[in-house]
Amino acid sequence: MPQFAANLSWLYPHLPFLDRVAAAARDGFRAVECTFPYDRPLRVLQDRLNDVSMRLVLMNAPCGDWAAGERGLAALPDREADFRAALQQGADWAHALDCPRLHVLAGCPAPGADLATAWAVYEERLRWALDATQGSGLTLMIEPINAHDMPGYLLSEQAQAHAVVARIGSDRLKVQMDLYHCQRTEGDVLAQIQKWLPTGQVGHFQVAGVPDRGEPDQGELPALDAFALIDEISASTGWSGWIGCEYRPRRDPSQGGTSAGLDWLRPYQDAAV
Ligand SMILES: O=C(O)C(=O)CO
Repeated sequence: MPQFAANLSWLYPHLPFLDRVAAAARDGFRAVECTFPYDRPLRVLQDRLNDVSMRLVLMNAPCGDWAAGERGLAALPDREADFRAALQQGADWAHALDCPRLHVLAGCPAPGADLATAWAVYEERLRWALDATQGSGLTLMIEPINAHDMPGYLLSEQAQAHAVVARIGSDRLKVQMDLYHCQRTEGDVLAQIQKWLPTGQVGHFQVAGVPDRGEPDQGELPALDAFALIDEISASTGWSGWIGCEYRPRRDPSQGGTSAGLDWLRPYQDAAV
């Protein structure tokens, strides 16, 4: 049965970030993920997770200056020291929070930048990051992101990410397959799952409806079929990762907010009990 994690950076937007852990627990989630927790007190986040026995299954390493448009540093040639510091901070937080997966964002090369250089730098930095986290048990994740939401982001196609993972050849480097980004960029998401999940290179899924990035049960993404396919392939391959709910709830608090939009999740939760 697919296992779902609530993305605390997207769900429960009307609540303060730290209060979203308990809200996810009340909705029956046993795992969460988040993007950038770094401006909250680490100890408080640890306590909030522990209070409700919640697992943190994925987080992002710092990605540079978000407000200035940065979306990761790994492929930016002139940001080596900043990349290393960001990776180290992410790894330290992941360790403290017992989080097994750290997403390392590639970044958006400057307009006109030499993309061959960006790809080479990206792979070199990922190799460095794997060495730097050797022995930590941490799996590093790379995620193709669609160009509508993140124009100029280096990595947009599943095949590109899988080629990087195959070339580097570490079982601690995996693809974060966001079905929303995949459907928006490449379409035919069921065929994409069928193609890539059996490779053993997918470490995590995320989901949202297409194209509005709302609850996954509405829109053009065949989410329920995708979950069934992930379940079927997991049964034959032993894959046992998580599907992160990284979407923008359509209902505001007066309409029940995030919780009221979780009807699609109930059958999976009931089956897991
Ligand atoms: O935008 C996304 O989909 C991400 O997961 C970035 O962290």
